[in-house]
Amino acid sequence: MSATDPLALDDTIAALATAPGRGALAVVRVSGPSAFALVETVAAPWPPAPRVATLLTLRDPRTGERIDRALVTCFPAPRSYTGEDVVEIATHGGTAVPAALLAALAAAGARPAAPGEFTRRAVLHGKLDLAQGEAVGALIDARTQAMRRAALTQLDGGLSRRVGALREALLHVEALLAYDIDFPEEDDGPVSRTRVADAADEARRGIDALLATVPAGAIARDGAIVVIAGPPNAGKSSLFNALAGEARALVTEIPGTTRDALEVVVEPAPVDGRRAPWPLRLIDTAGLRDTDDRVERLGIEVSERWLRRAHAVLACGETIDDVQRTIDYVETITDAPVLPLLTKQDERRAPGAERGSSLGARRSALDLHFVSAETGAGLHALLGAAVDAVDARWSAPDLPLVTHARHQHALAAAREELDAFAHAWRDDALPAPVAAVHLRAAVGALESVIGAVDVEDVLDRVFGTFCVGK
Ligand SMILES: Nc1nc2c(c(=O)[nH]1)N(C=O)[C@@H](CNc1ccc(C(=O)N[C@@H](CCC(=O)O)C(=O)O)cc1)CN2
Ligand SMILES: Nc1nc2c(ncn2[C@@H]2O[C@H](COP(=O)(O)OP(=O)(O)OP(=O)(O)O)[C@@H](O)[C@H]2O)c(=O)[nH]1
Ligand SMILES: [Mg+2]
Repeated sequence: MSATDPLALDDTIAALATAPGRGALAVVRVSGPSAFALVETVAAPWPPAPRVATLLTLRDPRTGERIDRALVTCFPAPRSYTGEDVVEIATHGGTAVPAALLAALAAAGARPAAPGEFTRRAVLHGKLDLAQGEAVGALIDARTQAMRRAALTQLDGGLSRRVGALREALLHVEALLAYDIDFPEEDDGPVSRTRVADAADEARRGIDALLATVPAGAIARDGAIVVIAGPPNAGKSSLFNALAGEARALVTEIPGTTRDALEVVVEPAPVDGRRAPWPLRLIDTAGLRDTDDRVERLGIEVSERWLRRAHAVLACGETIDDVQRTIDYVETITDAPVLPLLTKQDERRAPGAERGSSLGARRSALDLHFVSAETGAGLHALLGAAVDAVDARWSAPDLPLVTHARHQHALAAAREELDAFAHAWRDDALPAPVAAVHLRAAVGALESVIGAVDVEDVLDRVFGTFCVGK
């Protein structure tokens, strides 16, 4: 790394590790080759025992003025978060104390750390792989308990192990292929064409399984998108307001009131003491109907866009036929679970047919919910059913969730390369060395997830497994 590199590893970096502002404590972290020498100019008596929090006096070395009394912990390399010498200084909180300390450290030669630079160093020193490094950020950003769990699994190496195993499998296929390229005439030798194809196929299924967790990952990260759909005037906005517990959306008796989509985040109340690990993102949308009104038409297009992203749909209507029409329409747009519900099921409504026994078989076939925005009837059960429907459709219990777009794109790229490989290999469409290029690209895509870039691995395998004696 050159001396002009803004993130040079031979610099010693310092930064506030806790959120800025008023608080009981502030932790300043220092990492790098001169961490101990630098802090020694500020903290006394020096040195404290390694890995023992020790109460020291901090002074500005330029003036000798006392800054604070603080708990200082030294972590000699390599047993530290970054793998370098690290010092953590826990001062009194607020703004003035840590600012004075950081100024003193800067005067002593510490460079202010760039965002994420401590974790970046942890990756560069092999303490974490790339996906684990990203998990640290995701854990800090987690707003839902499901996201906390997903990030922690990723930090523990859950995703990395899966991707690493898939990479290993592909390296094995590469080795088989290398043998085939070297000895193409041995068609029925140790490497049959189907063996290579099957091994590649299995890896492809593994990648598909990970990609299938993307919706669950999105739900963990942002909550489940639950779209309220139905004809104009069905009571969608009233339902939205009732579920939100506040009058967020305009409600009128005029059909076509809602145009833009509105969103509110709802934490469903626990069912049987069980709390949903993610919130619901309720989306109120324009009523669905054929219309010549340009603005209303735009609103319906917005509805359709949300339906495409939906994790579940509340299909509303005042009559069974309306509900059925809504379901039929929604199902042309999304395969997300659809919860049918009859709205306005309260006393103030003129007694209609829909609650009567004439509903018959169709009602039970639909598994209808009966709700009233006016009285709140059925709302609690509806939210519980929405949580269950999302969970049943999207949960991926035994796999680490793919929550980063970067990982999704890399996995999708690997998937495409494997498709291209399978095509070239199975159909004999292209010579083996060309097929091998796709395989290499698939390996590269997987490596970009975890940051593994060791060509030695392939070489070891090619020559280790086959021992071709060249
Ligand atoms: N005070 C403090 N709390 C913290 C952190 C920190 O850096 N400092 N962490 C920062 O994110 C998290 C904990 N993660 C950490 C991970 C590794 C090491 C570490 O020192 N690893 C060494 C030694 C391991 C050992 O002795 O068992 C190593 O890996 O060699 C420290 C914290 C959350 N809490
Ligand atoms: N009695 C009763 N009336 C309701 C209920 N929900 C909605 N309404 C009435 O039905 C009319 C339409 O309600 P909205 O919530 O605006 O209907 P919407 O589906 O959002 O309509 P658009 O935005 O036009 O698509 C209003 O006059 C509401 O007061 C309910 O639960 N009970
Ligand atoms: Mg509305």
